[in-house]
Amino acid sequence: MIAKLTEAERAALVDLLPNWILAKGRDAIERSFKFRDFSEAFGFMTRVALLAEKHDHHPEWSNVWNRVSIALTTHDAGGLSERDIKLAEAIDLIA
Ligand SMILES: C[C@H](O)[C@H](O)[C@H]1CNC2=NC(N)=NC(=O)C2=N1
Repeated sequence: MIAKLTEAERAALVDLLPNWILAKGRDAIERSFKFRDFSEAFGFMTRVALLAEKHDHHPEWSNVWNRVSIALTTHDAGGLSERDIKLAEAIDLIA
């Protein structure tokens, strides 16, 4: 079982991950991306997929042509955990 984020860790998220927002109605963080076209969007998704495998942590996401929406939450914890922060930081580096 993975520990959920503490209140202090949660409060630090705004500064730690300024590009991500807390989801409404569930314990997750979200970020949306817009690319020039589908090819760029899917190329990004491919890189994120490889990252996710490396982290053994996987996004909930959707793609519509040049847009990609990502939600991160830890199913094994029933909410946000350190794993979501780590993956979000890694995604930010390749975005
Ligand atoms: C067995 C495997 O390590 C687990 O199922 C991993 C895989 N990827 C995961 N991804 C996410 N988002 N949450 C999890 O709890 C999770 N668990």
